[in-house]
Amino acid sequence: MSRRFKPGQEPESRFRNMDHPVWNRVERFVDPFHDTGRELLPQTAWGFILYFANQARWPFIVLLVVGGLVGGVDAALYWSVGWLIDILDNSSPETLWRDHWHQLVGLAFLLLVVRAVVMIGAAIIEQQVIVPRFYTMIRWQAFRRVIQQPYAFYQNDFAGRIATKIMQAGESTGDFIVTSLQALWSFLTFVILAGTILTTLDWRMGVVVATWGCGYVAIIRFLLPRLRRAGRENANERAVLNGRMVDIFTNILSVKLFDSGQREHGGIRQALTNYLSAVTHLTRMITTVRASVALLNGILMTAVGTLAVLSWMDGAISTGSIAATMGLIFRLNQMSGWMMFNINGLIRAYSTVQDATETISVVPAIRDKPGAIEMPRSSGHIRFDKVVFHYGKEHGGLFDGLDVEIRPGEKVGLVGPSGAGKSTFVNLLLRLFDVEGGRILLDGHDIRDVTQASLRDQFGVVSQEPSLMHRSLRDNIAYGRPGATEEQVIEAARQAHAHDFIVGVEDQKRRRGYDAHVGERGIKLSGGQRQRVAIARVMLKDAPILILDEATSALDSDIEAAIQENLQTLMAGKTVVAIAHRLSTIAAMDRLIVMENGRIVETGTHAELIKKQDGLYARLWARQSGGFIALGEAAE
Ligand SMILES: Nc1ncnc2c1ncn2[C@@H]1O[C@H](COP(=O)(O)OP(=O)(O)OP(=O)(O)O)[C@@H](O)[C@H]1O
Repeated sequence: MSRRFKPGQEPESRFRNMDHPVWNRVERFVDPFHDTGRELLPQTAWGFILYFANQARWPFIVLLVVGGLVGGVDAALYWSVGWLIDILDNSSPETLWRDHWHQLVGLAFLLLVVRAVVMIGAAIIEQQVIVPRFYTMIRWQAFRRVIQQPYAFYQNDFAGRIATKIMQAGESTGDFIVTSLQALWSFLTFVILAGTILTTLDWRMGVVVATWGCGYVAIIRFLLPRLRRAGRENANERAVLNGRMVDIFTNILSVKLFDSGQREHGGIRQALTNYLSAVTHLTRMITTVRASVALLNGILMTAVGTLAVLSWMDGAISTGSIAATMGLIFRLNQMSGWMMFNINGLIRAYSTVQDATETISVVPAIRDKPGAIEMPRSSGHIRFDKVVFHYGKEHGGLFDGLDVEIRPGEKVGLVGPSGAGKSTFVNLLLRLFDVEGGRILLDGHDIRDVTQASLRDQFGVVSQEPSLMHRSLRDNIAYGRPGATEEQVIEAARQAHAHDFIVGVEDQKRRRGYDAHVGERGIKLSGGQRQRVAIARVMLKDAPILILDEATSALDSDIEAAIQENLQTLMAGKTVVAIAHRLSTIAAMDRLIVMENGRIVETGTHAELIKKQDGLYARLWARQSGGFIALGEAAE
């Protein structure tokens, strides 16, 4: 797991001080930020549920005991109604208290104390321990696994969908365990006790209850797999619908510019229709189950009622026993209906956990090797050794045995038409994807032999469209160096020519300057401002290798010229890989590598390449400089 997190450090709540001597005592049983450190979470729903239940063993054992007691107390209360009727029948007001005071006190104790303790115990475990802390523990552990997934994982899924899965995993795992231990278990205890009481009154009633039990189990066993499938379909369609909406709202500008409003309606309508079918399928199954239980319970109540009256007519049972029998049976009827609701909830929770594990418990395609070393600060010596990479495709390869060497401190420009493989080159170097053949060496280390975190510590990257986080400008810049001082942040912003505009920024909540928040992905800043903040962040990081992917493309010429000066300072002594379509920005590099369709077609300095009149670079240069820079002037 991440080397920077120290387990057991519970951050302070921003919400309010939650310290309270009594609540704290019961709530401390589960540490919400506990983590086992296991690399991969279980991939089946059962495995996942048991894995987490085991981490909060004690509260669940208490809940198991409490759940059993709830069923026991319930059965005892209904049984005591019959008992009370019988002793009232056989006593006079004068002798009642004298002969039965201890039993009456016992009944009052059951009602007043035992029942209350059991109910309060169940509420505390569920509401104080499971809901807040157990849910949080699962979400925390799930988040830590998901964030380790490589870049490609996020390219293949919706961000909103991934976040939803993490939230649901906590809630559904907790709900599944609580419902099993509380509702299902207390129901089973009640059924067993009620069956035993009725059997002792008349064995035939025991047979009826046992037959009813078989019918109930058969309904569940027959319909359970179907309900489970329907529940899963439902969760999937719901996630797709949610993901589609998040995708639309995330790309709202494209939607506004390209769609008059109707096209997205079509997609959402389709997703809603699919979701509706899934919900309808599920609700039909639920209605079938409820109808079956209603019929079965009708038979149970009629049969047991008839047997009880017949036994009474034979003088085998008392009036009180009839009252207890009917009470228990009516309660059983009521509970079994309520149980269907809970079983439905259990199935839904199970399906949701299963669905969530398919996102959360995926084996990361890129992992640190066991024993991967921490890369020390690099000298910046990069080597691509016969690198093969096709984005997993069998045909239409990109790199097929690419050999490149970049010496420490060398400043290299990557040039080539769109789709040549420049960004892919950089992505492989950063190990956002793993090579499919050959190897990439950094200071002689295969980059797969060092930890990903220590590898990426070596790079400062400014990309074409830097995305900022919806945090303060200070936090965004300091992201380059955790723990940076205010002075260091401001100095970096000055060097990136960002300070002057930052002091004038104010957000909707009236936070100003470095405290102002920048909106999701930095949307409230202009492209050039965003790029300057990203450059400040990299200046602060001060990594030994710089990757500049169209780093100054969004800047106007004045700002660009000013920043170029500071970039020179930043680049001093560092290895630099710069990608630019505007060739003028990289013409001064030590060496240019010209790529086309994943192959290196030319390499040399600007002056050398420009001389090859029929070369790709010379042609690209001529085309660009034709517009605004005279060929001769630039070639100097
Ligand atoms: N995630 C991906 N999955 C599959 N193919 C990809 C992926 N990213 C890029 N490609 C393909 O790889 C090839 C090289 O793309 P790359 O982005 O490296 O080119 P580039 O030279 O950086 O282009 P540009 O100058 O337009 O940014 C292209 O054909 C592209 O379609």
